[in-house]
Amino acid sequence: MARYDILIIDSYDSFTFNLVALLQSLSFYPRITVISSEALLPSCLPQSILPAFLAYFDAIIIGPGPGTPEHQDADMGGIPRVWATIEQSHASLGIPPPLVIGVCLGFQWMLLSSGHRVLRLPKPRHGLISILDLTDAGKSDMYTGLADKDIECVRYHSLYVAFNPQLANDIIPLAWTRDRDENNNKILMAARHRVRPFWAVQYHPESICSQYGSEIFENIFSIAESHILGRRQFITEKLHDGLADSSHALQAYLSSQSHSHHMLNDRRSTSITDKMQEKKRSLHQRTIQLPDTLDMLDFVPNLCQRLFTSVGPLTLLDSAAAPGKWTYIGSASEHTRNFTYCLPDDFMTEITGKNKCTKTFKVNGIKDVWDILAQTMDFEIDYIATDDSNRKSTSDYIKHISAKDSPSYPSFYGGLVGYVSYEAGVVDNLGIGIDKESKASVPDINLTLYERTLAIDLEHKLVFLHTIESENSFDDDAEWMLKCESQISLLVNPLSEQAEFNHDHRVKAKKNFTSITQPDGEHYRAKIEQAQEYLASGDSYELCVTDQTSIKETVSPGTTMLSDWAFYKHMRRLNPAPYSCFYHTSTNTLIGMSPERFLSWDDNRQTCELRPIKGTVKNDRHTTIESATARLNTPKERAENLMIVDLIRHDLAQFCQSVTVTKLMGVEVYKTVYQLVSVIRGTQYLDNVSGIDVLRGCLPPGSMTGAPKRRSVELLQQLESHRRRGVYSGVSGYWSVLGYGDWSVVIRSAYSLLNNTDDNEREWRIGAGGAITALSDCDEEWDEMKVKLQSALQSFCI
Ligand SMILES: C=C(O[C@@H]1C=C(C(=O)O)C=C[C@H]1O)C(=O)O
Ligand SMILES: NC(=O)CC[C@H](N)C(=O)O
Repeated sequence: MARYDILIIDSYDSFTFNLVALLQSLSFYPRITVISSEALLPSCLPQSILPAFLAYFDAIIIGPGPGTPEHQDADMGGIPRVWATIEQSHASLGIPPPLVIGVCLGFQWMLLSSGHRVLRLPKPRHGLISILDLTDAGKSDMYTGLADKDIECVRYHSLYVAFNPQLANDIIPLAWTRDRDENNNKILMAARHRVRPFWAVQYHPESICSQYGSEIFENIFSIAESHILGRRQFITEKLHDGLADSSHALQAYLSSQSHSHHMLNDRRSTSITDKMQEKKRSLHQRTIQLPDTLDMLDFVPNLCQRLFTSVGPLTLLDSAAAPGKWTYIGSASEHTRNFTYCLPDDFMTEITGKNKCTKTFKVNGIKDVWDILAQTMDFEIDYIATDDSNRKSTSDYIKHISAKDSPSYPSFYGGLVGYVSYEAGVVDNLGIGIDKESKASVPDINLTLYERTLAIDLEHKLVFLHTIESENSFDDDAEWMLKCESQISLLVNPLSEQAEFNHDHRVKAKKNFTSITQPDGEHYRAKIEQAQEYLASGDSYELCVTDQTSIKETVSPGTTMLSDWAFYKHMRRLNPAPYSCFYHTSTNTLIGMSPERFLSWDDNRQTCELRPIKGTVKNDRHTTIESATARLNTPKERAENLMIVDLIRHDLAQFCQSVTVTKLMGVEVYKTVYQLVSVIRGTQYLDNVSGIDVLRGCLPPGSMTGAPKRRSVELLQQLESHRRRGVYSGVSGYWSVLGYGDWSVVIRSAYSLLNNTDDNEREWRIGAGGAITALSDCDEEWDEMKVKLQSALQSFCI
């Protein structure tokens, strides 16, 4: 087959890159361009060049999307215009139409255009699997070679085509659902035009749980091959001159900035990876073996206390429960730089060292903030000096630690640690504005550059001390290492008289919580009902609805660090989580107890991994792993998870050539809940991509939005009255030197707000929520939200 050029029209960021990945796997390696349906509107793509633009492509795929084909501008963007231009070019210039394949919304649009009606299904079907009932025509058409298969297909639709056989018979049904709806009707799942090269499917062949997607596309392209080649010849021979004028304009358009802005292919930011002013620094490492008998769960907080009093403020990323294996501590020095940014400010703030030397940077939006942060990481580690004063070049060290049989090594060696709010992702990545009136109650970006760190291997009971050498820091660093070593030896050596030294008296400060405002049941149920209306109208497939609890605390100025630390230890005991964390800055504190990894990466191997959790069952004394598995193994829970898996595959496919699902819906046990967890892995980064680009590009986390992401986030803003989620639903973690990163989703966590007014009172927030689908039950969802809320709120009853 020839090398085809395919245009994929994306409607509102809707699983499009899963279609791209599927098409790229086809035997004829098509060249693919993705454009958003909005970028096909006349304001972006002038009518004068549209025919030449369309002539450029052999095939056009009208992708899935939220909304209805009847809302032309709001939901379809420039698709009706493309359709009309194809018809006109055919009628007036005789240009044969390109191959057009409609998927879901595209299917509905094409059949609506043929006169069939589009109606609401009695019950939406989102993330649910059906088996296809192929027609005889289908068996010798796009389903050639699949006649004897029970083809499973994933459906994401609220609307359906009420196929009318009485209409002019230009549409040939190729597949129906095997099951019937409440009105005993089969639903049309695939069709083609009798004479034109138009095919369409109501289901999602690109979903991870749909079967034979590539066979079906291969079949369509093979049936349409002679048409495509004939059209190409017609365009080159007969119309070359006719289109020549507009071809120049098209070239100008293709190379223009505004165009590339609208092309989803180009939405990656690369400036962040540009090494602007490469500086060389070295990394110093020392390892300490702990005794076999040491209780690691106690060791970590005890060590933090000792370090805090001997070497100063710190940040803890704590694996307090399986499957976490590493705990990391960032230790602040005179030179440690903390960066904060609050949307929509036009400046960001840097605070350095204990003396809190403050600097501000003028920024024009959040992209500038990321660029400034990227510059702080703009140095190269040229060698690593290990215990025995051995020096290894960084590449040799990475080769060594990446070797299959090498014992485990940490991935955090220093770098940026902190959190990024939900709204930061919404504004930066989805281009959705936030209510300017609502002030940030917590910084939207809060990251600290740590150059002295500890990495604790909980399994092998090893501590790694790391310092990143900077000008003149060497002596101080050596002293810091010695202090850490001596504190560790005091802790692990119970005979030492110093071990008697007890810091607990300093950190037993009791909290004084004065009031709690929790979500209101009626209000929450009303939000679920409204969410289900959005699902029924086809505007979303899943919406992660959330609410916030506010707790007031009376504080004695100057003691918050100690009392927050004591509080963290209390929370950690009640609800140990693999992604626990403790951040304390002069403005606010985050105490995280998240079970959910968002994203980890290894730039050296060009791999990254996301682990969305979706599907929750309470872990109480009546529930066993068997009963929880049975309850999680239902179409409802699996659909919830599947939709997010497909969403994340779409997010990740914009950065990686290969995206695979290495675990689909495994059941994991946590202290208070059982969860359904999937693992999606991306390998072979696209050009200029590094882990931090993947992080930025995949925010906010799909498990906290629902699908498709962009429209769902807009709807959630309305449902949640434009109240900011803040750090809840955002991410916390690190961007490490040596090319690693690991970030969790901020859930089951509490954070204190920026304190502007009263020095004696401050407010804590805990967010909680859950994914709402068409199958959700209001009462069950309300209960599930309370279980999640309780996992953090229980600690406030001290
Ligand atoms: C929204 C929360 O959790 C999210 C929703 C889940 C669900 O709906 O099952 C599970 C994990 C998280 O992705 C929360 O904990 O507040
Ligand atoms: N996946 C889709 O394209 C959905 C189409 C339409 N919004 C529906 O819900 O039916």
